[in-house]
Amino acid sequence: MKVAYLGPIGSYSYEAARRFFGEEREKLIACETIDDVFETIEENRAEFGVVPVENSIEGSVSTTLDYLLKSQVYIVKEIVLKVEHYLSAREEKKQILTIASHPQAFSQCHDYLRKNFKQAKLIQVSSTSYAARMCAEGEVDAAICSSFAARQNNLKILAGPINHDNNYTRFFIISKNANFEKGEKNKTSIIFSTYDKPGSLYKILAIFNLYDLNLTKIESRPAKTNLGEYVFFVDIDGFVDDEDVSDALKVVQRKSTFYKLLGSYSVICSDSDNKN
Ligand SMILES: O=C(O)C(=O)C[C@]1(C(=O)O)C=C[C@@H](O)C=C1
Repeated sequence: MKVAYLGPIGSYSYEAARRFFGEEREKLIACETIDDVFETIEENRAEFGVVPVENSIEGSVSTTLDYLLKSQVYIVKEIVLKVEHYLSAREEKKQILTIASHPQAFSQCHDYLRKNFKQAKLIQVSSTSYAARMCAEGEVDAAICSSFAARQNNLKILAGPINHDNNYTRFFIISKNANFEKGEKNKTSIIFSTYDKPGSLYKILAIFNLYDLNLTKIESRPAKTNLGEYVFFVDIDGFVDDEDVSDALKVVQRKSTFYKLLGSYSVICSDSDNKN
């Protein structure tokens, strides 16, 4: 069994993959981008993929949402990780003029960077662990990454955690097979669009209300058809086989202009950071 993730080793996606699928490194395929993770699954080079989808500070990872819309993969599990970022460098005393990291990580450390490194050049790269590698190779003065990635690349930790408090990222495990497994805490994710008429969205939301279903997230994204046309990503509490969920979704599907079931999955929360 192969599992694709946003690499290299030491990214938070790696940590999520490792926690769920175990340490065995031959099993894990490091990809350069989130798009590559999806493609690896689509082309049957891996059975599962691990992608970040939402962060408690910075919000959704739009690449993941957009790929879920266009791709034929399903969400089969959610993992929530506490994310703690560290400012790391090869040497302790060197002046820091350039810092590399993932754009999400920069945003999650926005206040710290404004306060301490207003003049530094922030270099956005594909993952935090890639930033750590770049720093180790002397391409930048510092990286923002996990303590694990810093250690993997023999970097010294200069400060941290430097992120905003309560920094959690949701990851999805995705697969081509709609093998939905019920756990203790379950969610179901769909995408729908509706008519460009007064009350259309309200009428769909009324269906969830009627069946007493709790929406844990709703977000609109451009439908990528015409300006002003949107799709709605909705997560609800409950498993797709639950009577109320299944009945509600049938009605939602009938009343939508577009409908897609993204998956039904259990949620695993992992509170500790990636220090090991
Ligand atoms: O760069 C990484 O380490 C990733 O796994 C990506 C990612 C993201 O895209 O949100 C994952 C978790 C953190 O929120 C920061 C970055």
